[in-house]
Amino acid sequence: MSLYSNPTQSGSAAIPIVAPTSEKEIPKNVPSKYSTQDSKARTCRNLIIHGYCKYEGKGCKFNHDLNKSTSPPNSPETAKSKLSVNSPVFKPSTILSTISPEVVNAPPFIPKNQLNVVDETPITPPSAPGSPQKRLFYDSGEHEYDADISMFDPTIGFYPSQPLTSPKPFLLSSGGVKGHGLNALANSFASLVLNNKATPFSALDTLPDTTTQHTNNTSYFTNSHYANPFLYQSQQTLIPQPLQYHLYTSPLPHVSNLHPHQKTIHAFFMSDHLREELQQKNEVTLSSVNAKDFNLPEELHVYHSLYPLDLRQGKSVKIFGYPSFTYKSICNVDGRVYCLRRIEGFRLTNEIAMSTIESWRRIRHANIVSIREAFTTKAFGDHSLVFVYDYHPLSQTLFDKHFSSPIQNAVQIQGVSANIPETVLWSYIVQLASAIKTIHASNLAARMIEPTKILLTGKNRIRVNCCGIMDMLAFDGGKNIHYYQQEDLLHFGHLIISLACNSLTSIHNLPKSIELISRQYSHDLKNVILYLISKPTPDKTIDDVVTMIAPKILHEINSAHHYNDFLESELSKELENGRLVRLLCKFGFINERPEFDMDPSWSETGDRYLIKLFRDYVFHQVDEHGYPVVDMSHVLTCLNKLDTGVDERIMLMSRDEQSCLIVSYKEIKNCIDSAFRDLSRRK
Ligand SMILES: Nc1ncnc2c1ncn2[C@@H]1O[C@H](COP(=O)(O)OP(=O)(O)OP(=O)(O)O)[C@@H](O)[C@H]1O
Repeated sequence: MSLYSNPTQSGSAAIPIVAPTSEKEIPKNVPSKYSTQDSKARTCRNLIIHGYCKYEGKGCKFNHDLNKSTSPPNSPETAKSKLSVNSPVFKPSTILSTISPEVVNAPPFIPKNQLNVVDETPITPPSAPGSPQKRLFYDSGEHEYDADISMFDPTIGFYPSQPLTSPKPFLLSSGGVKGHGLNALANSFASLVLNNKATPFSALDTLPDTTTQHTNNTSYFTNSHYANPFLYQSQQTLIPQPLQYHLYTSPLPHVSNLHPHQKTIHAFFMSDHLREELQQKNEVTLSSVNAKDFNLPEELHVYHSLYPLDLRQGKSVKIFGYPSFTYKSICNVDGRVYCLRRIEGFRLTNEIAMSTIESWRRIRHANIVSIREAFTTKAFGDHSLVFVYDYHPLSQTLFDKHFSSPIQNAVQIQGVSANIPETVLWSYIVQLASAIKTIHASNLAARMIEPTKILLTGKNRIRVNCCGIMDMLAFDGGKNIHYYQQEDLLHFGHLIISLACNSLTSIHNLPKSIELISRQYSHDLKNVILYLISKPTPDKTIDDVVTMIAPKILHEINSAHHYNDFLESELSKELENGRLVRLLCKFGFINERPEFDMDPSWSETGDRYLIKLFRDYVFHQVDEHGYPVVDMSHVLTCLNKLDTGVDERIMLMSRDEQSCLIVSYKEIKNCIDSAFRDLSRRK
């Protein structure tokens, strides 16, 4: 006895198989193919899915008038017409009746936890014929989906609000299978037998979850009307709402083995990661608050739009001896954004102290936050001293980065080692040594080498912050500069120990900390630290440190150059885009200006007609089937050639295809330039 049979009376492209209750009850004259009348009675699925059918009036046999729909898609009548297979040997159980042959071979697609949910679902009797899930598989092969809806775009993802689409491969009787529905069905069952030789059909009673699973799976690919509520529930809990930045980032296309001459679209633009970072920095730079809400002055000297950067409660006076506050603000002289640091309650008694800022202003170093000016103010209702520094958006202090994260706390509590990699430590050492060397060479002292006053402004990129403040707050006319310089070296050493041991308290037990460092890091690193924390002597200088770390400096220079190369190449990509945007703007200005419609000198003949045809050539090409050609590389190639005005000739064709022109890019470029000049001259 064969497990399936070819119903000879059926010439159908796709034969639905639905639970015959018994051999005797097999309907005898059920047409396996919908008659034209049936088709007319059935509402077109394109209408249901998309709200319109592009084949309406062009041969689609289904009903397009919703009001006229005599039997709704799920009505028993409609369902009845689907019960069409004549299979005398097929005795499926009630559960089997809901299983499509494709179900058994369906690829596992569903997340585990969703399967769990499904597993726990009690076996339900088969849903009414024509229920959504069934219709999904048993749909007539006559009914073709639009090509565009059968594509699954992985970049879109599925969110409850989005209509889900239905790809052809999951439909037994989709266009590709049309005419082979029966064979496909038969093959499916054949493979079912092969794969489950020892499994009698009754054993399929134990497969309800497969059935449900599959219906759920395929729900991913069905339209939203037929979506399984289970899926949606778990979708809602599983898939987080997209981040705002998903608008700017896109995954790489699923393409491997590109030919050498092929490029992905990403190759033309700045990397997503860099773009997102810059985007975030811009966003932070432009953020603002209502000054009144934060009890801030509307204007402060030449600065306005104050925005508090330090929202931490409880101001520490440990560093400066006074509470300090940090604000982002905009300067109304140059329109730039600056960082203001206010020292609260400080009354400047010695005017000469202000002159120390001059020496600091002259220092320009990549690892020092530059100071612009300092002034006193009563705008906050007290005597405050304000220092103005360059603003570095999205910066973090070394304290925030390495000593305040929950991971770091957990590490401290559990005593687990989560060391900063040695390369990062060397990078910090080299940058700090470079900053301190410049400061000491200017006969100044940083007096600020501590984790909360070193900013991390990029990946491993640090800058000494708050320079010059202590020189004003504890003004001594530079008498103790050598002492402070020695202190800088000592604090430098302490900072590296804290970072290496992952603990700020490690400097209180130096022998143990050094032992730990010697176990975890190289000998060279330990030697530098030992030198930095050695007893101050007149011979102990930053120059010695620089000599000691010379090989690491070379490495740092190399890394910096590499990164510079990377940034430069990213920049060059956007440079091209800027050039092309200018060209596109010119196009936009010139083409189809309504106000010149009646103006013969601006008519769409001659030069301007050429431009219009070129626009069609670049953007509006269609393939042999009349489908739009959306080829970005064609656009970029054309625009680049146009911009450089190459001699290459192209053939432009009128829209009615009655005339064509052969012109060079150079000629088109001249036309565009002259048209744009004309436009600019017109008043
Ligand atoms: N020049 C700057 N540009 C951009 N952001 C800055 C600048 N200086 C400081 N910040 C930011 O302002 C915030 C507060 O800085 P601050 O120096 O007050 O740190 P803190 O850890 O709060 O120290 P304290 O306890 O002394 O107040 C930090 O998150 C820091 O990233």
